[in-house]
Amino acid sequence: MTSSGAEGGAVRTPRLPPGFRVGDWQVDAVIGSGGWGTVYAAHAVADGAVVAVKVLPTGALAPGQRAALGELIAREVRFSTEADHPHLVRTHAVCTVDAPDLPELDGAMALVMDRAEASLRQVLDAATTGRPVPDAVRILRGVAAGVAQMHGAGWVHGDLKPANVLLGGDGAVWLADFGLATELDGTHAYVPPLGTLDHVPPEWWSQRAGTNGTMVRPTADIWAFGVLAHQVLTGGLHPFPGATARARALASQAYARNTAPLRLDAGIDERWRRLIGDCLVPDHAGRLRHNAASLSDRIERLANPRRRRRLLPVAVLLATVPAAVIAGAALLGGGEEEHEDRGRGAPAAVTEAGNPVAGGIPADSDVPEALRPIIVKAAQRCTDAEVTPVFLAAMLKAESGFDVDAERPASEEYGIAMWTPSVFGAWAVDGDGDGDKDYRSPPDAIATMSLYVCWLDQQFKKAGMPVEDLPALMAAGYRTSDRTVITEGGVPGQVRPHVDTVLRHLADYQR
Ligand SMILES: Nc1ncnc2c1ncn2[C@@H]1O[C@H](COP(=O)(O)OP(=O)(O)OP(=O)(O)O)[C@@H](O)[C@H]1O
Repeated sequence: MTSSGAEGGAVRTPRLPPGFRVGDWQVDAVIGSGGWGTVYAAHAVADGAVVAVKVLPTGALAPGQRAALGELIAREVRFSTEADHPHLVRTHAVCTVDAPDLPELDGAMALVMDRAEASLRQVLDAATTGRPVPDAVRILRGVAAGVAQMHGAGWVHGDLKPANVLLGGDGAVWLADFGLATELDGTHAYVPPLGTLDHVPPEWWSQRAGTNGTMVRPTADIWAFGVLAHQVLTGGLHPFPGATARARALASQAYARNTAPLRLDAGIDERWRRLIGDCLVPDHAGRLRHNAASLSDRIERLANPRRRRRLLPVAVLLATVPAAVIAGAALLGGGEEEHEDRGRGAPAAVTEAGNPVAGGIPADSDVPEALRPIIVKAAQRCTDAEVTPVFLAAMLKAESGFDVDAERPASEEYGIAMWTPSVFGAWAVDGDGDGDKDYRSPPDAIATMSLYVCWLDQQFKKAGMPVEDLPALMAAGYRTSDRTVITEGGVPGQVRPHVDTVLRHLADYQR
């Protein structure tokens, strides 16, 4: 949760005993407590899957606090269930604690989440001052990608800070604590005037809260990212001097008034200093020149300076490898065949509610019955009109002939959507909600395909490519890359036969 609870009157949280059952989960040890409640390590009773359970008691709160907590939980749950992205922590379920013998906890809300090993705050606390924390660049890539996803989906985090960045055991980097996350209404959103002093932009101090609260714009997250990046690259040093958060805030305001220069730590690499400086442009309007997607892209290039030279020949050589192979490898940052494309744009907007699905799958088509609801649900993840069930069906037929066991080991493509495992890992969506993401599972593979072609679709639209060509361009992009398609100004010759096959199937399903 946020520091808001502490500021609004900390709750002395009673504890659930180890072994206590909350819904389908059993709590173990306490991980830590925040302003509003306590986080427990826990596991699923059915299969032992590890999770974290955040228990938020409401009983001891004054009515006003209870309403505020209810609002924060509603935001957190709404965002967390709508978002589905490798860099945003997921809330799997919300339960009510049933504990008649523990009156203070009876009726508390419990959020069941992915479990992290540590927060970035803990890592910074243990870091050597003046040196980057271990895996600094990977952490910053993950944070930037998470913020880009949020902004692309029309949300502002509003409380980005090291305590709200969680690190998983397998190298996962998740943004957490969406209590302040608010949906954008036009260009800004309103959240209660809470936030965290060390990471709020200078303009925050001069804003007057209306009845809706304080205006928060995506550029506030950009500022916060600049502060956080400086901390990560220096083992915790804040970019503005001062022994207390208030002193540092005053220093940031002096800088914004142009009465003090920005003095970033001299030990930070020049390119990173420029990036942090861009995040810390003193006014909202100036900061607008940079957005989370473009920063994320710059970070990808900083992390992989040799990518640009290596990729294109590889992309051409691997014309039969889905674009996702290349693009996703770039996101993961580990492969030789890394690519500059991924991370440039905000990932596709994803919503469970989604737009009405355009175009039904004809009852007499060859799309297997069992796959139809899965395909329809996957298409709903994309808010862009071009990603329809019939388009996904045509793609799947061309990729694998609907064969869930399809494989081309030579090019490392497997399953119904022909995902390359390492790439799938970067984009993966848990399509069936079973707690894991498996490229051989049709719901996971198809949901992930939908997310990826949705992102391609958005890149082609941004590049001003003809709307009527978008299905062909998405099919081409899936097999090459968005950059290749944009550079060629259309479908590259080497994937023309494949694209024609997709279009033929699409026409069949649309007849
Ligand atoms: N999903 C999670 N997995 C593992 N640890 C977590 C998880 N969520 C929170 N924690 C840890 O639990 C502790 C309490 O977290 P919580 O979000 O309740 O409060 P906070 O963010 O530390 O404080 P506040 O809400 O006052 O800002 C923190 O140490 C946090 O790192």
